[in-house]
Amino acid sequence: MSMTPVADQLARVLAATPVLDPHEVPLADAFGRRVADPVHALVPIPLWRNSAMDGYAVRHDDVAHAGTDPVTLRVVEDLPAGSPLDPALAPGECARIMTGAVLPSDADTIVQLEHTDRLDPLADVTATVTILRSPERGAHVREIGDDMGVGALVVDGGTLATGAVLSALSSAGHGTVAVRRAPRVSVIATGSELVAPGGELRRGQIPDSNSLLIAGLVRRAGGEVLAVEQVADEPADLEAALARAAGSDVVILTGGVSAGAYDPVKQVFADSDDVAFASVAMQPGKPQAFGTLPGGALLFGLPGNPVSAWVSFHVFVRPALMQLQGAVAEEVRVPVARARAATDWGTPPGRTQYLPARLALVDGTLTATPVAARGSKSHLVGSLAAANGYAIMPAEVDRVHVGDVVDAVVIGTDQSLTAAKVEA
Ligand SMILES: Nc1nc2c(c(=O)[nH]1)N[C@H]1C(S)=C(S)[C@@H](COP(=O)(O)OP(=O)(O)OC[C@H]3O[C@@H](n4cnc5c(N)ncnc54)[C@H](O)[C@@H]3O)O[C@H]1N2
Ligand code: MOO
Repeated sequence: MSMTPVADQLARVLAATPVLDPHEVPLADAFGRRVADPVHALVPIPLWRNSAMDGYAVRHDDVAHAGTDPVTLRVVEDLPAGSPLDPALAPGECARIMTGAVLPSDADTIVQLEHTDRLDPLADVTATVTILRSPERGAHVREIGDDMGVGALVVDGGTLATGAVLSALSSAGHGTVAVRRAPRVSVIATGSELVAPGGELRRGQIPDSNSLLIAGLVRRAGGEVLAVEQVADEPADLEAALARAAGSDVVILTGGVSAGAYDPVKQVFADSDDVAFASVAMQPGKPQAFGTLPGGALLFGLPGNPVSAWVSFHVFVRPALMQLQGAVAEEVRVPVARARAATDWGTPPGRTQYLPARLALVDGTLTATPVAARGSKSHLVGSLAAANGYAIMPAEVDRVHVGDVVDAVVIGTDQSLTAAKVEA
């Protein structure tokens, strides 16, 4: 049987993956969601012509020579931030003003209080102030729309609503925003050998690690984990678990997709027109099932080997979760970086290798070290904890040598890697 190229399998997944409908939520409830559509400013930023300093709002003509010839002005008003007042200023008059307060229409310049004889910021306003330095005309004045005018694009559709994004939207006059909800995901680990973590293990049994693995990866990708279940290698048990997963946008199975006599995923979906099994030209992660369930949920059947499940999640499931959320294209298909191999390693013949790796900056260059000392094997789950990315080796390469430049994908936002040199 010929193997399916990774790109073809991913294209199949993304072609079947919709974008979830948007809904309007208060900004405070939008954190972590994707903004559905481009959002434009309803008001300018800044909204008012306001002061950048605590000090005095003056007419520049009055203070143009204050540096050599200090000038005393009458203080006719006191303007804290939020004050609605617009006092008229005649020549020789000024207003005390705090940072953020709107400038009087007659003022064009701010003198910070350090450049006056009224140095005590907590003192009551006085009848006069002496200006000791001559500021430039317009000093410390924040003009309306300095940052953005009405109608300017604040954020594009697909943007992740971070604190900075929500603060920009609020400043641009919005109280709500249309976002796409978190995809609802059910995780079902198949395998009669599985025991809940920490449970007693008789001969042949192993702790279920995939449930935690996949649930954690789903959450990190912005998904909401509805349920996590372990089921034995019994088709009827899997059918029942699938029925309980109704209402999910995505159902992720692990195990039971290869050639084994007891592989329940194979058995349940053998005659399905909506779920297809593929042998993908990758290592690990060769056996894959993908399709849709009767309710419309996407179904991923990932191989049970933990490293295979981890790789399969990053290569196929994460892009789908990103697309459901309406993420921008670069987040659906993550950018590939270039890294230098920090050591030699072997790669399998005929399949693209996805090697869990520790990516690090060494003298400004991104380097990749396999996390498993024994090389790439799909059961090496312990060392997976150290991976912050993976290296991708084309099928035709059979050995990587220290110093070779390889493709690498950084997982998440590892701040320690952001200064990487671009490799040739
Ligand atoms: N005759 C063949 N055998 C296998 C083939 C093949 O082509 N022909 N492919 C191999 C490859 S490649 C992979 S990958 C695995 C995939 O197997 P399954 O998806 O059917 O997974 P299982 O057989 O159920 O389990 C594989 C392995 O992973 C362990 N496992 C399963 N679930 C969990 C879990 N929740 N937590 C921790 N560990 C888990 C399981 O005990 C097995 O060791 O098939 C190869 N075989
Ligand atoms: O394709 Mo499997 O995932 O190599 O072990």
